[in-house]
Amino acid sequence: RRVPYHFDVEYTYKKPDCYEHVVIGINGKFPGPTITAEVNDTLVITLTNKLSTEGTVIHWHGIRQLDTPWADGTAAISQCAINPGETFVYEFKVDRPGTYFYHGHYGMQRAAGLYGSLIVNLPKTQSEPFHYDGEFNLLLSDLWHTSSHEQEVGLSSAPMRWVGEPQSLLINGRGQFNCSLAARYGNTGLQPCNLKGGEECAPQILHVEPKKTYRIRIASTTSLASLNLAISNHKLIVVEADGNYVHPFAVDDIDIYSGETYSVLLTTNQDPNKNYWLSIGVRGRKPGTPQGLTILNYKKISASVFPISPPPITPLWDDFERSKTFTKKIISKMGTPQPPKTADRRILLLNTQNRLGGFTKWSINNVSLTLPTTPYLGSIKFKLNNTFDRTPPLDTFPMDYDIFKNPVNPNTTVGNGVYTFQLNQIVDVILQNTNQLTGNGSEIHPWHLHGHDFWVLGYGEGKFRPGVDEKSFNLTRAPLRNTAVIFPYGWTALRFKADNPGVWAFHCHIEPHLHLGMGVIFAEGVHKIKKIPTDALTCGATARMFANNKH
Ligand SMILES: O=C1O[C@H]([C@@H](O)CO)C(O)=C1O
Repeated sequence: RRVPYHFDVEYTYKKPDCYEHVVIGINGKFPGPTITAEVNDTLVITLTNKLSTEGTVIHWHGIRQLDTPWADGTAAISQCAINPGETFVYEFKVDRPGTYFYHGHYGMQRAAGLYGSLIVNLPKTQSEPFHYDGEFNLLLSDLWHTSSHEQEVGLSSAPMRWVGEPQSLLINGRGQFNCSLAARYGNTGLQPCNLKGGEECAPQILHVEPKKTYRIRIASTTSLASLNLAISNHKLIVVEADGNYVHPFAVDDIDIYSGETYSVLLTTNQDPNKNYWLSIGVRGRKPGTPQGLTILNYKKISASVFPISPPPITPLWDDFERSKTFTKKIISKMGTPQPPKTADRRILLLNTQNRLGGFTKWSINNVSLTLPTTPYLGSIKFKLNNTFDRTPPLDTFPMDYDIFKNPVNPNTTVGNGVYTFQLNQIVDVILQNTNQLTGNGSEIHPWHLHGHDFWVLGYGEGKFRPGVDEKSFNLTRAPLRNTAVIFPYGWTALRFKADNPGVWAFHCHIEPHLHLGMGVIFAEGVHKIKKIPTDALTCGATARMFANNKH
């Protein structure tokens, strides 16, 4: 099947948290429309940029883009930003079932609200390896009252003006600022919301029947916030992560980092004469944002009946041991392909916050990524000169780097070199966290890889010890994912096969961190790519090449 969608991307006024803001909508909607497809469908998304003064692109997060690397939707990497007024057609196959989403990947357009859900179902003739009677889809995000442009200028200023914590958390684009659905239980410090239900910011209620099982799909496209989601009185059974089945396990709440998706099963086995809270709260950073809330409503009673107790308490933001316990529970479903026993190449990537003149940056092995003006895909494919640094970035960092201290040399450099892999090479990446630039502390970073899933081999404390820590790698039940977190002062080890010709971003999914340079570029087998639509490359040196060749 070919499944067509038309996306008009345009700034629009919305009231996502009851206050009016300008957000990026699609076809007038915020969040954008949910894309639903079946495995092996070809999605044909015709995008028209109706932002009057800026380019745009959309990344299909979690879709590997096999044979269509030009459709990955990363500005300056896989394509040129689509100019105002122009139309670009994304055409790609969705080859695996799962919970995905899409979002802007140019400037800070994700923070501006350019996102939506993407769900790939099994064909009707096949069934999932777990039973459910109905499903819900929750897209989680965070909202600031400053515009993404103001945030961008702040981050790029000397001294940097940090974006701070979001004003609201949104569930399917809905939140409440300055009032709380749970005000009556005390201690929120906020007024009751008094919503009737028809408002743009009224929560989307989950209406359920008793004694049934529901699949709840959850994706986080937050710009910054790490979240914890809980539903009062109900267990959640985790069955899917980032489009891959996992070994099912039951929990009271889940942590979800930006760029991750999950499916959980919920059985409606509680008193059907009551309503229950669904809450999301901030973890990993000192919260300055109230919980996002909605209601799980057993249809027998009205959804406006208040739950008998207050919403679940979000676990302490800095209880990282609790976060690790949850994350380490995620192992692959029995029978999932497992990683090769050894890798052909290993890259150690040191994550540091640094300075460059009066500016603040994030760097990987002391290089802060600044994207070139010609998309890498075109530069490499057509062997163009002087379009980006041809010296590859370093595969490691000085082994005497003390990750528990402020950087001895806080100064960084900018660069846009590429890690190039042999096609089908097995690559290990060790992500190494460090102490921040000033003061004590080490932040969480969720790293997202384009074009591939990776196996998560393990998480460790302190500095990775080559020759020692490999012994702890999980090579038998390693989960496949496209996003993995690094915990404070720790390392995370990933393995993947470089089997997808293209140029792929690998970066922290915290949008301001990416903007400050926290990413690297991977490439493999670009010479094997057959056809790249000219429309993807009509900027920079590829545009000049086309003009000179009188294409
Ligand atoms: O990149 C960041 O900068 C700030 C802080 O470190 C400096 O203001 C913060 O919390 C980040 O995550």
